[in-house]
Amino acid sequence: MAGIWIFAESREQTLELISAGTSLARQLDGAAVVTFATSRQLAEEYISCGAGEVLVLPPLAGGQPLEAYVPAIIEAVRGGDPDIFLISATQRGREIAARVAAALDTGLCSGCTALKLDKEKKQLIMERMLYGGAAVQTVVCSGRPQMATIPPRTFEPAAPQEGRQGKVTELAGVQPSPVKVVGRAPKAAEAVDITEAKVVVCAGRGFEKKEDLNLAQELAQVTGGAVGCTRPVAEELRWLPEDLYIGISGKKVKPGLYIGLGVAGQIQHVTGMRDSKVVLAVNRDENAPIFDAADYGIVGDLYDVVPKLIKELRIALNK
Ligand SMILES: Cc1cc2nc3c(=O)[nH]c(=O)nc-3n(C[C@H](O)[C@H](O)[C@H](O)COP(=O)(O)OP(=O)(O)OC[C@H]3O[C@@H](n4cnc5c(N)ncnc54)[C@H](O)[C@@H]3O)c2cc1C
Repeated sequence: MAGIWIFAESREQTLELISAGTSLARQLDGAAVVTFATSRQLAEEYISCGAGEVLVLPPLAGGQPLEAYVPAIIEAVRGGDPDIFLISATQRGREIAARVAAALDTGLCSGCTALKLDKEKKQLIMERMLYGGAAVQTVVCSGRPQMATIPPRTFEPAAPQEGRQGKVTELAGVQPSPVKVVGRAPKAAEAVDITEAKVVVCAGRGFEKKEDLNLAQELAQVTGGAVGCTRPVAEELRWLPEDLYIGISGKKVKPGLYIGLGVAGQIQHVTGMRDSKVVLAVNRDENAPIFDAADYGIVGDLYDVVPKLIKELRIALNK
């Protein structure tokens, strides 16, 4: 079977990896893209979006964790002998990838943000960031399959195409895992999910006190966005929940518009927002590194600039 294989926790992440996989497959003279799915309905969707074959995993019995699929995945991979196996770098995806790579005695490059190909050698050239995003490491894998975990939202999701056909194969039952999930409770919803927001207003340490964050909230409300922050605002000052900080060790955001207010723009922060479509920064220091990452910059005191920005936006947006 060979080709490029994909496993991800969710539909959205699977579609992102299908997008990466089909791009690699084109360079490998149309190699097969094989995806795992957890239902026949998803299988049909993955085929319409570019998968050539979908392996449908059986439903897990109640209380079984996702990791219970590991033996079935290993068996399928041994049988199919893929050249490349991409797994979404979610918490459980990373764990599954590590277990599969260990069982297959192959290499795994975790947290890849770019994939290239040496066509002749069928060698995957993987890139990932190091030292808080200050350096890029290039990794190749001498074993097969060449395995990588890819952070969510690294690639755009694949879109459906008319008239695509593919093969659906149902995999046999899954052996029960010795690990049982005894309960699931949603994390207390302290904050909105900034990774989904179209506009992110990011508060940095340029704010003098917690109450002043109302300015960021107001700007977010006018622009229909959500408030995020830098790490010190969440971890040191504790003005906002840790769910809201952006950067290498926080959330990675990719909004249409990112507005940084009093944000220095250190590499550890920029790593989490550099893929935003448009970046606007307000900082009173004209040499602040955030301006290197910005499309638009306003050098000024945020306490002067932001109220004016809100006023003008209210007029322009009729709000
Ligand atoms: C291993 C490691 C991981 C890290 N991970 C992250 C991470 O994931 N995310 C993250 O954010 N950071 C992270 N950091 C911290 C990071 O290096 C920076 O220290 C942090 O991003 C700085 O936050 P800041 O820009 O809010 O604050 P500061 O560095 O204090 O910058 C404040 C900025 O506001 C400007 N300013 C001050 N007053 C005003 C005003 N009135 N009007 C306009 N501008 C004003 C200043 O000129 C300055 O540029 C990490 C650090 C390490 C070592």
